[in-house]
Amino acid sequence: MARLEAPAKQKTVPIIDLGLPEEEAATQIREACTGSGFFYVSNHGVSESLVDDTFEQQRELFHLPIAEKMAMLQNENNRGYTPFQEETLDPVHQTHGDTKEGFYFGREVAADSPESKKPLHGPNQWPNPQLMPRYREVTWQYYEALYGLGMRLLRLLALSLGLPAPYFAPMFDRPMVTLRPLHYSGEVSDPGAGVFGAGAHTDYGMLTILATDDTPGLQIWTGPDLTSGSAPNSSNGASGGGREGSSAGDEGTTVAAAGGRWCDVEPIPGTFIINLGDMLERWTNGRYRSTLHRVLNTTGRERYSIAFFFEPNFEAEVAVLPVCCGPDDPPRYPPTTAGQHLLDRYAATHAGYHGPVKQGHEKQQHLQ
Ligand SMILES: O=C(O)CCC(=O)C(=O)O
Ligand SMILES: [Fe+2]
Repeated sequence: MARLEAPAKQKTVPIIDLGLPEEEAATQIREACTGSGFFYVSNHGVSESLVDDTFEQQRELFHLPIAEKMAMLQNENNRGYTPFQEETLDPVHQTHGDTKEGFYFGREVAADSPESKKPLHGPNQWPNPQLMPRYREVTWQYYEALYGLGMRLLRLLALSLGLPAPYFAPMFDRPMVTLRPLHYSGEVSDPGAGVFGAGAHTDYGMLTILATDDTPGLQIWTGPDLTSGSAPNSSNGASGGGREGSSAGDEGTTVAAAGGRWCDVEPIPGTFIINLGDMLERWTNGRYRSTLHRVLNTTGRERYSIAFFFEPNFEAEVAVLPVCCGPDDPPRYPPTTAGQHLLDRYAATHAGYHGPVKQGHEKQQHLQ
């Protein structure tokens, strides 16, 4: 894929060159994290051929017969297949579930290991190797490459907060990493009628590294912070049940009555899209933003993306960082753990996820 320059309209979502010296990249990251909460990274070191190969494998995976996919249905460890409409990210505005299907893969944890007793940990459900001989190898290579990128981003995030570069690393030595290939159907979204590719939501965790194909659809809310329940569901926000117009209005943005805008985040070949989740917002006492975003199908084309959710160890304590609070700005969130935070969020949005039922962990309690 050819590398492109950023179009002028991408200013709210800057492209950060990871070839820059760390301090310089960290300064830009700080601006992005206190601004729109989204940025692209270029020069990230993940080879384009690996990205292309991985997308090809995901396309084949989604084209397996439905019986093969249903045999891998999402399990209690949050690994496996989620069918079309299984997930409703914005129940207030959606009349049916997201027009997408997906798979969850996580860090491979052997079934007989003590770690597999923890919620959200266990072996992956891989497709039948006779049907997809290269799937596991290619996807795992991609997973490892993105893990490396995630660790680099953690260094930059720490620096951007005035912390030592390795600050977060010890909390990511047994991370809860989730690779989530997604496939959006060709159904055109109709926000007025409650039909979305993915309903408006914020991501739950720390950091998301997103790769998309060349079909647009992702939009971010740039305006006053809103919960998904209060975000306008149409492009102009004033029409109520009116049909969505083109989402690619002037400057790639659509105006909403609530004083904000839905802004397109266009695919830029050779980059990843990075965004921050609720856990980092919590950790930074709201200084870094977990931004509301959604996916609209405006083209009638199918779309593929791969989200990589990079979350700390299950037991990692998520308490407001001392550098992000002070006498005039006390912590706004009580401490929690990374695992508990994620369990709470999954249970709220997945019809098919009923939480952990592992022995000793029946009650979604904090674990030590
Ligand atoms: O597919 C996309 O572009 C975004 C997906 C997303 O926001 C998510 O999976 O959390
Ligand atoms: Fe998301």
